Amino acid sequence: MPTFAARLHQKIVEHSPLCVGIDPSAALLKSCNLPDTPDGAFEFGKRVLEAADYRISLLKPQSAFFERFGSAGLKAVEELTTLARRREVLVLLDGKRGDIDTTGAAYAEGYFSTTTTLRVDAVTTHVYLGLAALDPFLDIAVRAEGGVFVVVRSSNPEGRELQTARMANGETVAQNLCREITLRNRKQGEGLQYIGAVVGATCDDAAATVEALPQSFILAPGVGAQGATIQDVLKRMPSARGRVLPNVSRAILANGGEVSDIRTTIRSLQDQSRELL
Ligand SMILES: O=c1ccn([C@@H]2O[C@H](COP(=O)(O)O)[C@@H](O)[C@H]2O)c(=O)[nH]1
Repeated sequence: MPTFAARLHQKIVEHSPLCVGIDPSAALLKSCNLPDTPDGAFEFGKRVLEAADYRISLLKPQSAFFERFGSAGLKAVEELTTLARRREVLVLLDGKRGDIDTTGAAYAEGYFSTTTTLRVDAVTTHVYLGLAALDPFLDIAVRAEGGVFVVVRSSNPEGRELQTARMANGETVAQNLCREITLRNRKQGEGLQYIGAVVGATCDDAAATVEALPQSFILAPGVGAQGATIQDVLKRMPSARGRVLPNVSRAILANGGEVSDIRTTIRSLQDQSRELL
């Protein structure tokens, strides 16, 4: 199998860099006339995939909106993931995992082992327990040709204070993460590698952050419901052309929740996001 970076690069060129988020909250399902059940959550994801004719570079189901139903919700996200991957759509599960080394490895097996029922292409992680604690997770992901997106600068305003706090060596936490991520990516070779980063489209300090991550894909949430635009991504992350993926979740319903409405919205967002190539 080609590496995650190679697969994602090819999809971006083919379909645009737009990452489509699947966040089936009760409110969102209601606005699509779907039941607030695991089946409703699956049907919503399927509707979005069909509206896009499966022509998207990355699908990002938010695990929390499936997990809220318990085991039936997990089954629903598994079925959605299987459907998407069968149709060659790459899946990034937004689970923001992160724990001590042994537990991190167990999480990674759940997404990247050959026997798991929830095999995905990439997962989001956080590093509050330290990036080094994430290494076993990273090793399992790279061996399986999977990707990992580490939260570096989140799109929510509450994240700023913690992520820009100074460490003993004078670096901010975010700068330290960029350096450590780049060290690990460089070990894999030249060019884009498997450790990506989450940098919010809302962050006014995004330019320097993405410059310090030259070998990472950048997932940029915050477009739409959180107030940023795809033009903001272009303005705030000029050095990330060709490797930044704006994410839109709630706002894919901006024109309504029927298949034809979602199709119109996704096509328009994909057109706009091609400016980022
Ligand atoms: O910094 C972050 C990291 C992740 N997210 C997730 O992305 C989507 C955004 O949803 P919108 O409806 O497009 O606002 C959601 O699943 C978040 O958990 C983020 O927003 N910011």
